[in-house]
Amino acid sequence: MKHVGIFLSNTFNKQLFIQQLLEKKNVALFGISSTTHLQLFSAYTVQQYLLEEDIHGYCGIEAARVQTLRSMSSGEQKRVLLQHLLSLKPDVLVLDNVFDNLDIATQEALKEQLSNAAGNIQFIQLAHRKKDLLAFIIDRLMPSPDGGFIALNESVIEHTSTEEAIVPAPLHHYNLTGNELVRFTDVNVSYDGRQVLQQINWTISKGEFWQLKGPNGSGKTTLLTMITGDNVKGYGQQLFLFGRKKGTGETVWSIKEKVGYLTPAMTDLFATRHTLLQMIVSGYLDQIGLYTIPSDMQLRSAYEWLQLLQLQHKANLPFNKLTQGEQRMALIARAMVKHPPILILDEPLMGLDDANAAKVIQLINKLAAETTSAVLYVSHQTEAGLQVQKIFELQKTENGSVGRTV
Ligand SMILES: Nc1ncnc2c1ncn2[C@@H]1O[C@H](COP(=O)(O)OP(=O)(O)OP(=O)(O)O)[C@@H](O)[C@H]1O
Repeated sequence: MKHVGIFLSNTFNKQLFIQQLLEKKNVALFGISSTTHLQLFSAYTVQQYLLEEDIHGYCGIEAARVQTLRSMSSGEQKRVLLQHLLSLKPDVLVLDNVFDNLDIATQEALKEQLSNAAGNIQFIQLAHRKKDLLAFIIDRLMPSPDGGFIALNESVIEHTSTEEAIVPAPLHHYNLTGNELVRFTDVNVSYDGRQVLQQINWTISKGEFWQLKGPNGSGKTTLLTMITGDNVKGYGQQLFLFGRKKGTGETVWSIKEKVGYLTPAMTDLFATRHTLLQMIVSGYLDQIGLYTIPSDMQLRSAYEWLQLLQLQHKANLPFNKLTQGEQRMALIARAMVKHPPILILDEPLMGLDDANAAKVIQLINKLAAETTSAVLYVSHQTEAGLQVQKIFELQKTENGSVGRTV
């Protein structure tokens, strides 16, 4: 079997390459012919199956007969899809960022599963992080300047630094008494009679730098939606947000204005004609695009944020023309412009290559150290360079996940 691992930077046009693979164009290098049965495993494939389920009620994956794909956590969705694709026994399975979103235990189980299938199925693995390349794949490539592929050079990582730049000052201050921002006291959550979270006790105070960790399906997203005011399961419980018990007359808006939020899925919301500068300014106005005229002060401040990101020369480019790494940094800045009491970064490194991940880590460390915002970094992955102070870890039990501070 000629397995191939390809390390791609975020500047590479992966969509086009995948399309060519699926259409079996320019694929002789990989030993693929017009009769090859080829399947793709990617975030896009998950979306296709979800769409199928939404339209027809069933997506063809056996596990989704028991629980709908839509109600599974993102990690669970990927796991059952991969299982399903392996069961189809294709000649070639293209794996696009297979380990994004998967916890360590699941990653290990998948590696074993893939390694067991490696005698029967040829894998073409596309990865943005070198550490994700499967050990049993010996042939490792990277794109060459002439449009082909060459052997992977293991040592290249380009790097620019935001260390010297200054974080722009806040334009207004929040009037919050006390030190506590969020407090869960013995909080329980069940879905359809199945307990997901059990007696959660967790306090986030001003200026702290937390990581929220836990295996797939352990309830991280559920906890986040309780902090952002989006989950009705918070009512009637000992959940305190910004000094006020949930369900005592607060508005969702009064919670949301205090939370800066980034999830990689937000990138799609900005696939419009808005420029990078307009996109950053929209963070002041809590809009997805820019439909209100910003003040001069807001514009000046947004420009200072671009200087911090070293993207001032791209201020007037459409947001969707930026590289994935630049888009991610801009989304973090947009979530941060108001210096919210809490900045939530949900899997902020997802899909980024090594060089861009290093830049984003540096930016997050800087924001955590040099602003009064509490930063909540959400991921199962431990990132060596990230200077988190405290970790809240969810562990699954039969009666829902329990949490502890590590
Ligand atoms: N609306 C819902 N209906 C039924 N079950 C749900 C619903 N929302 C979440 N769940 C279940 O609750 C559990 C926790 O899900 P959640 O998305 O909070 O986990 P997670 O830790 O964020 O997972 P991942 O890392 O895979 O994204 C999962 O088992 C999921 O299937």
